[in-house]
Amino acid sequence: MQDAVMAALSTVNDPELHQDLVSLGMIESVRVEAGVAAIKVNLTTPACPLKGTIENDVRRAVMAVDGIQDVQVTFGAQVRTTQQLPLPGVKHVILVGSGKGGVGKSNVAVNVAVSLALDGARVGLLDADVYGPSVAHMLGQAGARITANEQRHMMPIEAHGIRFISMANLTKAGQALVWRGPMLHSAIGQFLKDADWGNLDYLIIDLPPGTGDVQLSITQSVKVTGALIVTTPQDVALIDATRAVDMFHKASVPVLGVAENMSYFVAPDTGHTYDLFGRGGARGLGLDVLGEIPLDPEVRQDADAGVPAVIAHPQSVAAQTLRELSRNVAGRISVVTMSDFGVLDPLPVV
Ligand SMILES: Nc1ncnc2c1ncn2[C@@H]1O[C@H](COP(=O)(O)OP(=O)(O)OP(=O)(O)O)[C@@H](O)[C@H]1O
Repeated sequence: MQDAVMAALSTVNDPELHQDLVSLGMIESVRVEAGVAAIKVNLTTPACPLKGTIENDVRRAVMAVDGIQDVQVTFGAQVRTTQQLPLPGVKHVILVGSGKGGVGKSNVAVNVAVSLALDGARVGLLDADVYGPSVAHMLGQAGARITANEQRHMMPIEAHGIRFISMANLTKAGQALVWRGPMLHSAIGQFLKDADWGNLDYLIIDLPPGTGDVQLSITQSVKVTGALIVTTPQDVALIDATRAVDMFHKASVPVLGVAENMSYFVAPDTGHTYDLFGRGGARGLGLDVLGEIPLDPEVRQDADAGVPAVIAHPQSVAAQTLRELSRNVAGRISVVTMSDFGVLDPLPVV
């Protein structure tokens, strides 16, 4: 019976990876007792965007096996990576970039990071927006100071389930940073390599807007799995976003997709929807749109209060969209990893 169940499972494809669960090594265990099949599926990320679809497909395929009366599906997750990690203990580096400033890139980076952690991933966030670091403030840690451990490695600060490092926690509040390119290069190198990030599934890097020195430094000093582009939908933002996409192509960084921020606004008093900047404009970039986040005053208030929207107002449409966006990003990371480096060995059937 176990063999028949495995045969049925080998007809179920992962909807994003387009290969069957058995050859993808995603079936961790199969047990059949008294007509009940207990199946444990090992997802490629705890933030899997299509968990529900996989569960339904597994249930349907296994219920069709002769003698099976019930199916119990449970999930585990192991973020897959290559043999060679980008940094010791770090499975994936993800960049969040934009062409234009002020489009909400840092806010998206913070909420995506916290959201992945809420789904059970181990997440770090590096605020590489050294000239305008806002991550510390958005995580309610503007006053915290970075310390060093006994090995003199920088210790990231913990907040809302993630670890982060920001220049804001090294400089005095309100102090401007006046550095030349080489100094920036060495600071970014230290944030990446001399910090004790520990074991992370995802290290998210919030880049400064534009296509300058910092972006170049990072893409040259660490292997990046993929980049998320954040833009608002109006033309002036899209023109700059196109430049950012071009920069990532030139640096051989796969672009995972685009987040359209401040996509639309729903008036709280009338419920009327306003397309302030032209909802859907980001589709013109020719990339996959991984989320359309509304402009929501609560998102801004939450950022200023230091509690990301996905925690402060988890039921709001904006927060739900940010959760969905983070899962789409995690799904894309799995796709890039599995398609670049082939399929892992199947896990043994218990
Ligand atoms: N969807 C949204 N709804 C309401 N406010 C938002 C939304 N997204 C971002 N904001 C707010 O807009 C402002 C700019 O956002 P943020 O600092 O994230 O932009 P940015 O692109 O990182 O800017 P820069 O790169 O220039 O530092 C912040 O006050 C932020 O809280």
